[in-house]
Amino acid sequence: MAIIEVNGLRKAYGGRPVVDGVSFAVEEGEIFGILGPNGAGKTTTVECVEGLRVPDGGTVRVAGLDPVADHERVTPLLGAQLQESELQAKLTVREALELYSAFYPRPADWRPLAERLGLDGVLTTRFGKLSGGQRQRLFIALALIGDPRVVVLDELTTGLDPRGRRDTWKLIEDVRDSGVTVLLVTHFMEEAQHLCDRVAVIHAGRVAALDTPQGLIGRAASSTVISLTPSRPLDDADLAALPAVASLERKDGRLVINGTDETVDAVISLLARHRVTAHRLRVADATLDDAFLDLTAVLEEKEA
Ligand SMILES: Nc1ncnc2c1ncn2[C@@H]1O[C@H](COP(=O)(O)OP(=O)(O)OP(=O)(O)O)[C@@H](O)[C@H]1O
Repeated sequence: MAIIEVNGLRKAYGGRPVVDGVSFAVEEGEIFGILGPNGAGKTTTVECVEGLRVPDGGTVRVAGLDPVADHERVTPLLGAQLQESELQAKLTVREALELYSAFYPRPADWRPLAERLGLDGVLTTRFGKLSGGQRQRLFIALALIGDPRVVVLDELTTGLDPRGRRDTWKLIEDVRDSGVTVLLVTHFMEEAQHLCDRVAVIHAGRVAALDTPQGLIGRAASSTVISLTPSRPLDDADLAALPAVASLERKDGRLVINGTDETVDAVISLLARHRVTAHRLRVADATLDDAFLDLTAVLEEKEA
């Protein structure tokens, strides 16, 4: 069942459309990612889902309710991550948890929540003194304090070190495993690839692609990266004849070919045919990063 439904959403600022007919549906219990370059309209889209912005056109439903017209009924269902500026530096973690509990008719008990998020050791610490990772954990706790069915997280791990980012991913997975649907805006492809069940790529206010991370990678022109150092140089004409090659680079005697599974088969037969040995042969799936760059390059080419 779709818990979030966005249909033909439109929003303009000063006559300039920034969200221009966005549609997607988020199933209950999934982690749904919204990706896109800077200024693509991601935050505006999720702010419409949160009822913080009034759409100019289209419809948004959260559990069947309109987040603007039914704001009071949607608020307890939807937890949103705060922006840093919304918490005072002098507030302690305990005070923040107590304060935000008071906003909801049926809040979750903040003590086990704080424990689950590893905040029990910093309850008396002021917000201004928390590390980046501790702040993010507090924001997740505050987003969950109303015991919501959906949580919206916008660039949650920006500014965290790799360890902090991975710890936060684990927390988000725990949140999903506890039955909460997660709508996640992110710039980090690795994060989307690791966490999201499905992603919508937004480009210039429209949904440019909507698929599983693996599906997006599979659709990219270069879904596989082959690298090898041949025992003797391969002929340019043979390399040019390889099928489905998206790019080919030579560096210090090493060949890096972006292509598909078909390219891999052809490279192997080429090597066999010419009795060339491949040293340090590596075949890797392309990443969501590669697929995203591919997709946005195609879109920008079309626009130009
Ligand atoms: N309140 C506003 N008034 C005018 N323009 C705005 C307003 N909010 C956002 N914009 C503009 O709308 C466009 C889309 O902004 P939005 O924040 O939705 O994009 P985004 O995809 O979240 O970008 P980013 O990745 O940089 O956060 C941008 O060009 C932004 O400058």
